[in-house]
Amino acid sequence: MNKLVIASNNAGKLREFSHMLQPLGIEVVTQSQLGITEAEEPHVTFIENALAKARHASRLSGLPALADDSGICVEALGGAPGVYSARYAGDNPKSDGRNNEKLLRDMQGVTDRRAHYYCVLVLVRHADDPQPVIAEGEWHGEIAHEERGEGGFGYDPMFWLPQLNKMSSELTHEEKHAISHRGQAMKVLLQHLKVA
Ligand SMILES: O=c1nc[nH]c2c1ncn2[C@H]1C[C@H](O)[C@@H](COP(=O)(O)OP(=O)(O)OP(=O)(O)O)O1
Ligand SMILES: [Mg+2]
Repeated sequence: MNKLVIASNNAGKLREFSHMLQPLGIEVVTQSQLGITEAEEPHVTFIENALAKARHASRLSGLPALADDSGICVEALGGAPGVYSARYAGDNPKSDGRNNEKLLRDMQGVTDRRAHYYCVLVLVRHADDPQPVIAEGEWHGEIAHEERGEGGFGYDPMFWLPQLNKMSSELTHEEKHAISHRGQAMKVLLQHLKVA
């Protein structure tokens, strides 16, 4: 497998994937470069949505496809926004800024700030691959009281890492990949594929 399509339209994820995959000599194209539209994400679990995205991109491209379904799960909110992280403040249009504002509002006066990012990666070699490669990662931190930092994407300006005394938006790409939910999942995926 030397070429694959990334089944995502999220610019932040695409940047992280190109950083992670380019050094391995795997040629990647994005689904939008191939004119493939976004798949529906109707499911209540990350894994089902990731499989749907990977199958969709693989079916329409004829290439192996890698999908990522991820989100932030806040303990005090019973795991919300979770699977619905991308559309927490509505999906017309999806907006990281409005999602972050809503999360800050919903966390007003809440003292238990614990949260974790979750990521599942699914790689299908073809659309009906009966043995998709699946890898997960989790990254624990806290929801900050205000936004800060310019790096990363999504909820990173409010994901506080007490051990590092930093927001995830204040990490370099390399620092984030070494510990993030996506970085951990990618490490496991590559072990399965025996390319790293
Ligand atoms: O490292 C991260 N740093 C910050 N935020 C993150 C991260 N990882 C996931 N997230 C947030 C972004 C989005 O609100 C949701 C993913 O939603 P998710 O449906 O998987 O992605 P998406 O709709 O943005 O793009 P796509 O489905 O085309 O891959 O979790
Ligand atoms: Mg999505």
